[in-house]
Amino acid sequence: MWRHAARRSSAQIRRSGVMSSSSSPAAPAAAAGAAVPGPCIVHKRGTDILHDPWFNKDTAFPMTERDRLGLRGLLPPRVMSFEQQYDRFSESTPSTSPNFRPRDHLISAALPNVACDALAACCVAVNSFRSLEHNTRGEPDTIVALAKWRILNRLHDRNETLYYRVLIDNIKDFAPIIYTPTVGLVCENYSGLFRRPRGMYFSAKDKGEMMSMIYNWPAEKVDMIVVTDGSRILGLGDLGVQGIGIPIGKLDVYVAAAGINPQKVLPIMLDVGTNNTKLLEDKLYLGLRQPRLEGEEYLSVVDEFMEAVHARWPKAVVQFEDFQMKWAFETLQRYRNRFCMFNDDVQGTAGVALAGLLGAVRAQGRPLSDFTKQKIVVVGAGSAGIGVLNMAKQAMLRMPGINRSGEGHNQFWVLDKDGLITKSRKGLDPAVARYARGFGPEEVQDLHEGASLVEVVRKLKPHVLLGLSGVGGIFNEEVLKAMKESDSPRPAIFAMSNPTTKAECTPEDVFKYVGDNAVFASGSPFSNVTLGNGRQGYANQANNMYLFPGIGLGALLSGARHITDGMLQSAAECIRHITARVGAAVVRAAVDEDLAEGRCDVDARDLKSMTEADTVDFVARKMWYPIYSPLVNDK
Ligand SMILES: NC(=O)c1ccc[n+]([C@@H]2O[C@H](COP(=O)([O-])OP(=O)(O)OC[C@H]3O[C@@H](n4cnc5c(N)ncnc54)[C@H](O)[C@@H]3O)[C@@H](O)[C@H]2O)c1
Ligand SMILES: O=C(O)C[C@H](O)C(=O)O
Ligand SMILES: [Mg+2]
Repeated sequence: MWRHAARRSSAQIRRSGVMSSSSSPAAPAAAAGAAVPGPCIVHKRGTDILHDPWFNKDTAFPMTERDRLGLRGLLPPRVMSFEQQYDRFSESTPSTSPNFRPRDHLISAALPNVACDALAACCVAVNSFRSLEHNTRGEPDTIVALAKWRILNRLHDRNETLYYRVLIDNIKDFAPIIYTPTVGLVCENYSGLFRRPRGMYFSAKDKGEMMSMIYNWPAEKVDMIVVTDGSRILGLGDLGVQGIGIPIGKLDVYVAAAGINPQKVLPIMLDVGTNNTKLLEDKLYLGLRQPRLEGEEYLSVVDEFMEAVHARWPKAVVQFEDFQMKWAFETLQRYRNRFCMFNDDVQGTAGVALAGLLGAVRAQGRPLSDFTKQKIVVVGAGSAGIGVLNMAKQAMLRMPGINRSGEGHNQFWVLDKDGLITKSRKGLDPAVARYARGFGPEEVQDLHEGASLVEVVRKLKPHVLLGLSGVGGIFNEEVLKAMKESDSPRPAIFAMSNPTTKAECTPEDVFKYVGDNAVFASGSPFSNVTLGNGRQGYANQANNMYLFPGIGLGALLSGARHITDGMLQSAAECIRHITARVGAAVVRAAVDEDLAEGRCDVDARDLKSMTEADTVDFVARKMWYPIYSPLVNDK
């Protein structure tokens, strides 16, 4: 499902492989719009090329390029093929003895969250994944995962083409490394792991400078930006500047799954301080050592940043990621009609969860219209939980037989850290208050303000239990046994919190306590469970990574002025695990809403005249695929 539906023609690839000479070694080079006349496509020479991860082909530079780009003598003489390099990365035999455990004191000091002994395994000198797996046998999973991340990260820093090919071809194995859950561990340890910069950092100290700073980015064109302020990184809380790992991981998924050209993506950290005292006291911490800005001071930093981005790249799509709830909603309201932006935690998550909720209706063998009769318990009333509720409510209101005003139709029971939310709760955020339960005649379940989760599940017998609480293990044995009594023949349990340690339950516990007929999905990946009767209990993954690449791709290729609920809804409803199709659906929605202005060689009229199949084809053709492009012209 991750492989691209189509690959680009060699002519297209050649065109997009044209580089400007302005990129820095640590950052992908800029892409120029058209072929540069003259003997060489790339303007760099010698070691500047070898140190640029976008141009670098390592040992695969052909002799003509070595001659004409001043590379002769700077590389070993043998010219290897891309395939040989690929095999060398993934397959070569162990070069170290299994007992080889070089201690790297520098790194062990830098990783407060990882036990020292186990740390040595991260530092095993390996030249491939196979040898790493061999050398780290028996080590804890987190240590092996971190070691794999380090190998992949080194390749990312050196040779992006090879990195993305390896990633695309092995996405099932590597997504948990570059993305959730390992990226959480990486963020927790980022200041220690930091070697080379990636992306951009705008801090509270940069006020008044951002408009000029944005021009420090070497690429002429940026299409996709993922930005965080580090205030709510997965379920790990405030990680300050170390949260940059999340935008990097999300954009890797954009390149791998949506075929966005890696030269045109930009991960960004907005460092407005941190309230994490442990980090403030950490001598290695790389961010501003000050408490988070609040109120107008905070907003003025984000405003200036958004203006700067828009001034340089007016067509770029900006994805907000892992902002704490109050800022997630505030910034979404503030910018959604001015810029082409969306909040992935609020809006991307909602689409994936809605797909899961509708899937749970289908699993019961009922028609989709029965969605309106499902009793749904949502645990967690934060940015993700409320985003899911809003989209699920909209979907219910579109179902036949439902009063469009939504009056009197509330199939949701929502809990936060203080238990069941009812109308008697004081000081509720208005976004949450919409879902507070009343005590009118429709409330037959005899529940009360602050009722505990197990009490709610026992009395209500819900069809669905959905967790977005960030509290690991909260769906405990008692809660799951109560779900066994659900009114649904296929009780659905969605443990959507990340990373793995924060999942509300495991699939093992679900199939053990709820039964083999349960439907399970989680935010972080788990393995399927053998049920003992020759059957498998499926551990499905419900993560916004199945949706955000398509949302971004569709918004980008349609040239939409902004991203509407209608576009997000159509993305959610056609989730078929094929990003090209999701992207095409967003393009069509943008056209239908008269918001598509087109881009590059495709204008609004062209988009309008495309059939659905044409649109899928168009999106697929625009997807980047990693192969080495020639760096010099044939003649
Ligand atoms: N699977 C996905 O695609 C996906 C997407 C977005 C967020 N998430 C995960 O969802 C979690 C929450 O994200 P968020 O942005 O909504 O966070 P948030 O901080 O905005 O909200 C957390 C909510 O959980 C509630 N909560 C805390 N302790 C609780 C308890 N003991 N019982 C019941 N509720 C409790 C809080 O009161 C709050 O309402 C995180 O772990 C995040 O990684 C997953
Ligand atoms: O990052 C993820 O894996 C999903 C989601 O955006 C989250 O914040 O947990
Ligand atoms: Mg997120």
